[in-house]
Amino acid sequence: MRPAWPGKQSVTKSTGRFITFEGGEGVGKSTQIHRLADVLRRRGHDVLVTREPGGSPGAEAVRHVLLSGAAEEFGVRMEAILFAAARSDHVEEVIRPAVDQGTIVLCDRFMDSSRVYQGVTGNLEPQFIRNLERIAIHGMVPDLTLVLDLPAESGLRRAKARESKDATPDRFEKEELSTHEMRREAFIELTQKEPDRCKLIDASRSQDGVALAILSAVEPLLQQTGETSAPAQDQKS
Ligand SMILES: Nc1ncnc2c1ncn2[C@@H]1O[C@H](COP(=O)(O)OP(=O)(O)OP(=O)(O)O)[C@@H](O)[C@H]1O
Ligand SMILES: Cc1cn([C@H]2C[C@H](O)[C@@H](COP(=O)(O)O)O2)c(=O)[nH]c1=O
Repeated sequence: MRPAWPGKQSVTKSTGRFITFEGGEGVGKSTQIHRLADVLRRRGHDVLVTREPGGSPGAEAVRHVLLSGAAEEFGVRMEAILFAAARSDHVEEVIRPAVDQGTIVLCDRFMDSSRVYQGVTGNLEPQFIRNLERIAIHGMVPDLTLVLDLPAESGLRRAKARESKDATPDRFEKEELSTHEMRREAFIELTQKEPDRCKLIDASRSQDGVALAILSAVEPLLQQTGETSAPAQDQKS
């Protein structure tokens, strides 16, 4: 875990790692998280796969409220606060304890989704988003954030093909293509602003190609603890 404000608070020493996956709808986050988890487990790591909103019993309850659209009528600020409440519970109940025990935590979406969905396309003031983020993550900044990048139209097509015929798009999926494109741009901008933490991954390639790019981005983080790199056969899962 990185310190949220270097120099302003003490750094907790831990052998665990916290890696988040971000990006628009259907870019392949969930597919790639499970592939990376398999590779890391084969190398002997303890790995926990989790997601947001959700990941703890309390946060999963809030997930339903958010994705069903039940909170939409109360406005974007209300939704942002609910995402933050769910995040706080998830961090304190699941993520921090696991990282402290030496686990590699892989999380499908985290604080950057709030910056983009509620901040940029929800038009909430940056200071409001920053304040919520500070309270929710309480210093639990990801060591690495992999931003999977794909034209919004392709991602939505993939997501649609994945779902059953009768499934209806959730609260956020149902929005305009232009909104999804704006989110894509916002994620790209975010990686440019925080290049040490965030790596942009071209998600238009085959699943194997994306998995290899992700592994290359993750390896330096593992090597920081002196761990060995993968044998060649590990790179396909
Ligand atoms: N590189 C790829 N090329 C083509 N199809 C892919 C690729 N990666 C994933 N898919 C397929 O696209 C669909 C969406 O992938 P996935 O569920 O992993 O995306 P996601 O980013 O987690 O989606 P969401 O944001 O909706 O949760 C799945 O059917 C998956 O099999
Ligand atoms: C964490 C988080 C998520 N969202 C949105 C983004 C997606 O549309 C959904 C989650 O669905 P998924 O299929 O599990 O990716 O929630 C958001 O708007 N703000 C957030 O902080």
